[in-house]
Amino acid sequence: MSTILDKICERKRVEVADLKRRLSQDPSHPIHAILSSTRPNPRRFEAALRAPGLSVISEVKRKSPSAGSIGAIPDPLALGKTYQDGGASCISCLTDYEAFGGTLDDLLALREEVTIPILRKDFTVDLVQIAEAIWAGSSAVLLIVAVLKDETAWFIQKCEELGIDALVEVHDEAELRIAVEGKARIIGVNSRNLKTFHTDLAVAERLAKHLPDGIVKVAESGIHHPEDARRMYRAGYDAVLVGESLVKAADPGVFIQQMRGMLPFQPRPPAIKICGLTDPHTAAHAAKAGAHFVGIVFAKGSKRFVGSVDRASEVSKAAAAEGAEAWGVFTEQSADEIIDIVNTAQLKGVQLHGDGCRAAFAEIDARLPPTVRRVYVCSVSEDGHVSHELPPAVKASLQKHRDYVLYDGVRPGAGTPFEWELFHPDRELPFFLAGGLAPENVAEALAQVHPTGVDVSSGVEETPGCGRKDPARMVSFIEAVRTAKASPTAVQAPTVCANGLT
Ligand SMILES: O=C(O)c1ccccc1N[C@@H]1O[C@H](COP(=O)(O)O)[C@@H](O)[C@H]1O
Repeated sequence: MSTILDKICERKRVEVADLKRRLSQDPSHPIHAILSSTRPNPRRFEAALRAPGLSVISEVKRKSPSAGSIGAIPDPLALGKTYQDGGASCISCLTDYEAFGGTLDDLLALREEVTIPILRKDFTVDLVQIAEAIWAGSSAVLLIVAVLKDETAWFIQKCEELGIDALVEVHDEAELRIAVEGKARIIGVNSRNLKTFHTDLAVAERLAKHLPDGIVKVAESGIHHPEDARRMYRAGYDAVLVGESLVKAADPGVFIQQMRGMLPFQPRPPAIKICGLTDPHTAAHAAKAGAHFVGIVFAKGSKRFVGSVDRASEVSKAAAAEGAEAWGVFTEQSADEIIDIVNTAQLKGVQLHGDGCRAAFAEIDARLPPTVRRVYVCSVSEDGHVSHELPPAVKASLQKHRDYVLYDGVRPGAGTPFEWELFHPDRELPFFLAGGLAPENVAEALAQVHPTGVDVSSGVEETPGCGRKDPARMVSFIEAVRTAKASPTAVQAPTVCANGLT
């Protein structure tokens, strides 16, 4: 039975025959000269992907067989410029009309003003398409091993001779071998199976281990959230190729920078914070188990007081090494002290408890680096009544893609829950629920409150309030959150899809 890929390739061969017929009637067309000469490859596409950090190939795509309609894109150049200004390394331009709604005119329009390298994304089945891509101004073409099979090496060689980069796409180990043996310099692992359209980032993770050093590694498909892009970076990829999510993003620039790790983003809900970590080993354990955030307490009277800024730096470093962010939990420190601690200990967030810190919010906010999360604590009495509400000026300053409100009991760190049923949080901002959470009750809390994140301290200690975290309870808590039933009314964490948020 023929697959969608087979059908697309059959159609491509018809389109190619038509192109060749048109070219035969136009002997002075520059494509003839391109085909009959060789030129050095400037390797602009490859160089852009080799830049330090994660590169982003941003795609201009109107529709796809798997996603259906994605976006009208009336002005592909405007979108291309938005990508470029937002920090994209390269642009991928679909030129297949039937299945993806793209045309060569899109590429020609992009070439007018976009200066970053452009990939012509199409189903290459013939050399003439590569020559056409060069003529249209692209720096790279896509070669899909599932399409070209044993001819892949020949096409790679031809790209070398014609002077254009080739992104050689694979989906499994056998295709990867063909690409490597064919001397591909840039390999894209497509996490989407082009025959079934099933997408799984685990494919890219698995194949990353077999990608030889020196080859540029690109992860393609299935990047819906900055978290996915960071996952690919951790797996060893130099670049991600992102289409649908970027076309749909209200602010593609924010999304690109979040994927590149230049702007903070919020994890998929429910986010997990474990608070009161005082040693690097336990912080690393919490992060490895899946905590997104760890809290370092700077309240001198607390059993979880970290003791010194040096110690806080060690905890923060250990958490970061395992992919978690460390926040400072402050009660009465001045803005000067907080800024100093944040910079020294490389903290990624400040959690402002206590009247002194909350009153200084405006000054702290003005002086903190823009990448540091502001977490404003609202207190809730045992009957679920919000006793310290979010001041309107604070609400106006908090940024949805970066900051949180945190609802906690009136005695922070006491391990006492409040009445969740009677509690009415402000749902316009992403918020954490804290206060007496534990592995045993967190699923219930999630079901009743639907927070963006949960925060625990006493509930994962050897005995509540002792100040020493129990590694097994931390793991149980994270498991309980992950396996809690998703509720249709749950507050969605702002993702990056509408002004960087939804
Ligand atoms: O944990 C503390 O000692 C502490 C001290 C000062 C401010 C905040 C503190 N902890 C916060 O308490 C909640 C959760 O605590 P629990 O699970 O109810 O024990 C959390 O927000 C911590 O940040």
